[in-house]
Amino acid sequence: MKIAPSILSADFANLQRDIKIVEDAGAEYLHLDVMDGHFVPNLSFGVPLIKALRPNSSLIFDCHLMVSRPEDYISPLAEAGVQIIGVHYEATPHIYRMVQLIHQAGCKAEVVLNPGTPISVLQELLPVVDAVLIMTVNPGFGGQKFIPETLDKIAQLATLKKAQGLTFEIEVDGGIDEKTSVLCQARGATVAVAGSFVFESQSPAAQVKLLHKVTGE
Ligand SMILES: O=C(CO)[C@@H](O)[C@H](O)COP(=O)(O)O
Repeated sequence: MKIAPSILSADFANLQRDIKIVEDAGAEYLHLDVMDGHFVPNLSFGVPLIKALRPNSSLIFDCHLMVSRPEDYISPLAEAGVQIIGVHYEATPHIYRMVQLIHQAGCKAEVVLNPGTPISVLQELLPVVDAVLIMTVNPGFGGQKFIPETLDKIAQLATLKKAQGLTFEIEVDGGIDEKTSVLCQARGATVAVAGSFVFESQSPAAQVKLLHKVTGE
């Protein structure tokens, strides 16, 4: 699997150092959780911080928007150098338009589903998205326990992807460790986001390498 460390659990006083550690360890993406304190009951960071981090890393910047007005963030994030923008299905009545706006801004479009939202809502979107992010915890906080019922959703999505001959990434996010990553990969997930498992450890580099090892890359 591709590994996407989430800086939500990194040391905010030493972000540049922590990012370099996971980059040198072979991570493919850097996962950036933007929260507005409205769509989710937590605040994290916004575009200025992402813009400041961009020149110091070659990682693919993968931004997960947990905000109520995603349309306000798309152009600024693209201008800040983000390559993948994820918008929650639950955050907007205009998810198809969000995908179009993300593509118009020159980025890859990812649709994100909360644990309680069924895969069926993606039917019309699958041919146009570059990635689907299945939340394996409720969005808003790091360090939560993986919800095992989400495994069936990953398998359902992978079945649709195969049946339709599509190539979008299936990303999983929340409670990912050396065991849950393998369970998700077995159902068809291709990208693993990991926050506390990576950064709240003695060696974030070793944790990235372990996730790669157990998921066969
Ligand atoms: O989107 C989120 C939380 O809403 C995540 O990206 C977290 O940052 C994952 O944290 P862990 O569950 O891996 O600690």
